[in-house]
Amino acid sequence: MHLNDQGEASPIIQIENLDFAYNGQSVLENVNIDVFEGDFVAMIGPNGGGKTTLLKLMLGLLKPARGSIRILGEAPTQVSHQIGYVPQDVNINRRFPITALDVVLMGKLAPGRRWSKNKTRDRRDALEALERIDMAAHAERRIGELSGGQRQRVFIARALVTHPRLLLLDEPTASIDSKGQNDFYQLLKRLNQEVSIIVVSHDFLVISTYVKSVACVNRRLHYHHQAEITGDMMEAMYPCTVEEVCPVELVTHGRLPHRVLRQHEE
Ligand SMILES: Nc1ncnc2c1ncn2[C@@H]1O[C@H](COP(=O)(O)OP(=O)(O)OP(=O)(O)O)[C@@H](O)[C@H]1O
Repeated sequence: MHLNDQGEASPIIQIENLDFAYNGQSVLENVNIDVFEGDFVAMIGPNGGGKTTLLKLMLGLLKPARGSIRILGEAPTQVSHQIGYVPQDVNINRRFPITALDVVLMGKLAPGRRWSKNKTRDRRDALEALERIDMAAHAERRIGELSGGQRQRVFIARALVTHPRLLLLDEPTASIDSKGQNDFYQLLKRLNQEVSIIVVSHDFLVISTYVKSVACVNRRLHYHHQAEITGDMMEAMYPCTVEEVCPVELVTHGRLPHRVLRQHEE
C-alpha cells in the first residue's frame, strides 16, 4: 500500500489539471485522476482521443504542458523501474532467432547495463515471470512460433520481470480472437492481485466483466469508479454514434443514451 506522510493511503498515480499538446495542437485538456494501489482501470475512448499519449505521460516519455503527474509520489522518470509497460503493436520479426526467455530477459536491461544470458539470477527471474503468466513451458521456443496471444503474454512477462507496482498495457488484445481475449483478461485479473493495472482497450463488452473502474479519454478524461460503462459515458465519449462504437449488447441492455438508441432506430 502506498502511504503518505500521515500513514494514509495515497494514490499511486496522481494527475492534476494536466494539459498536453503536440506542436501546439491540444490533445489532452484539464485531466485529473487518482489511481490507487490494487486498481484495475480500463482506459477507453475513440481513436485519437489521447489514450496512448496519457500512458506516455505516465511513463515520463512526454512532459505535460501544464499541471502535474506523480507516480508513487515522484516524477515518473524517478520511478520508471516501478512501471511495467506493454506498448501497442509490438512488432517483432518472426524469423528473428530469439526465444521467449530472451525477450523476457530484455526487461532486465536498464540504461548502461549489458545483457548477459548467463546471469543465473536474471534467468531465474525471467523464468519466474514466464511462470506467472503460464508460459514457462514455452521458454525456449522462438517468439515467431508462438500464437498472437502467447506472444502478448511473453511481452507481459517482459514488463513484469522487474516486479513493477504498476502495469500499463496499450491495446494488448488487438491480435487475439474473442475466446483468447477472455482468457487474457482473466490472466490480467489474476495479476491484479499483485500489481495495479491500467489497460487501454476497445473491447468494452469484454473488459467491463474484469476491470474495477473505467477511464474514458476523449481529450478530456471522465473517470468512473465502477466497471459499468454507462450511457452518459458513451455519450461523452462517442457523440457520433457509428455502428462499431455502439455495441449491440449495450444497446439491448438499455445502457446507451436515448439519443443513441433513436439514431439506431432511424
Ligand atoms: N508524436 C506525435 N506527434 C504529433 N501528433 C501526435 C503524435 N502522437 C499522437 N499524435 C496525435 O495526438 C492525438 C492523440 O493520439 P493518441 O495516439 O494518444 O490517441 P489514442 O487515443 O491512443 O488513439 P488510438 O485509439 O487510435 O490508438 C491524435 O490526433 C494523434 O494524431
